[in-house]
Amino acid sequence: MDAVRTCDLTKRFGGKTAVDRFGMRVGKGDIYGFVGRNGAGKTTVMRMLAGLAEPTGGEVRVFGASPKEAGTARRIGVLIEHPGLYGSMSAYDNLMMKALALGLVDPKGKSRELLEFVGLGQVGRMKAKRFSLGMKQRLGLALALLGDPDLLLLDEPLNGLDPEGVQEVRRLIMQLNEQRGVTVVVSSHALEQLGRMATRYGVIREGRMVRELTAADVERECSDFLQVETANPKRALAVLQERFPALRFQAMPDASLRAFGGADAAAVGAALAEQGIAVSGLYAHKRDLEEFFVEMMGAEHRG
Ligand SMILES: Nc1ncnc2c1ncn2[C@@H]1O[C@H](COP(=O)(O)OP(=O)(O)OP(=O)(O)O)[C@@H](O)[C@H]1O
Repeated sequence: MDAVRTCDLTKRFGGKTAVDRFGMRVGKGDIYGFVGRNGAGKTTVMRMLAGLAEPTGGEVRVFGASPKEAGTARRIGVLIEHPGLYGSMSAYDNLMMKALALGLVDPKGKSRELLEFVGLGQVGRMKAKRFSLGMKQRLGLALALLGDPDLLLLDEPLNGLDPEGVQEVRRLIMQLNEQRGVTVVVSSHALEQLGRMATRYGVIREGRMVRELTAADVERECSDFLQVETANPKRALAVLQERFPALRFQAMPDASLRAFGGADAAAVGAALAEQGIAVSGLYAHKRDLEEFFVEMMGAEHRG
C-alpha cells in the first residue's frame, strides 16, 4: 500500500483551477521531493494531503484511507506555511500545549525529547517570538513530530534558513526517514538540497503533475556522458566500440573520447586495461540537477 495516492485531484478557487486532475504516488519510506515554480500548486496539494483543504474533485488516499479519518489524521505530521506558533509562549510550552491536546502519555518527556532532537534543547524556555526564522522552522518540525507521525508533510522547510540551518534540517529529515521509517513529502526550491535526500520526485506545473521519477531516473537522465582520456584514443575507440556496441562514442579534438548512452565507468576502465591501454582520466559528466528540473517546471508563469 502506498503512503499517499491521489487520483484526479482538483482544486478550484472561484474560476481558477489551482490543482488540475493531479495524480501523485508516494511509496512508504520515500523522501518525496515535490518541486514546481511559485504558484504551481504545491501548497494547495499538500493542504489537501493533510486533510486541511477539501478537494473540489478527485481523491486523496493516505495509507489507503481518507486523511480526514481520525485514525489516519493521527499518522500525519504537518509543517505547512507558518508553523502556527504562539509567540508569547516558550518553545517548550508550545510543544506541551499540543502534546496535551493530542493526549500523549508523557507530554513533558516527549516535548523535551523533541526539543533536543531539533537542536532547541538549550532554548526551550525562550519565547517563540524571539526565535529566528530557522529556529521557528525547527520548532515547527518538532510540533509536526509530536504525534509520532508515519507521514510528514513539509512545505518549504528549508526556506529562510542559513546554509548551516539547511544542512541541519536536511539531516533531521534523513534521520527521521532512516531511523524511524517516516515517509516524507518535502517541497523546496533548494533543488541541490533535495537532490541529496530525495528517493523520488514529483514535478508540478500549473496544477498538473508533469512527471514523477525516482532518484535513479534522475541520476540516469542527468548523466550526460563518460569522458575517457588515454594516450591512444584511436585504439581505445576501436576497443570500446567493439566491446560496447550499445554505446555511442565521440572522439573530441583534445584527443579525449566521450561515451554516451549510460556507460559504466568501471566496465570501460576494465575493458581498456585488459587491452593494455593506459587510462589517464575517466569521469562522468553530469547535467546540472537544477537545469534538469527547471526545464520540466516550465517558464515562470506571469499573469
Ligand atoms: N485560498 C486561495 N484562494 C484563491 N486562490 C488561491 C488560494 N490558495 C492558493 N491560490 C492560488 O492557487 C495557485 C497555487 O497556489 P499554491 O500556493 O498552491 O502554489 P505553490 O506551488 O505552493 O507556490 P509557492 O511556492 O509560492 O508556495 C496560485 O495561483 C494561488 O494564487
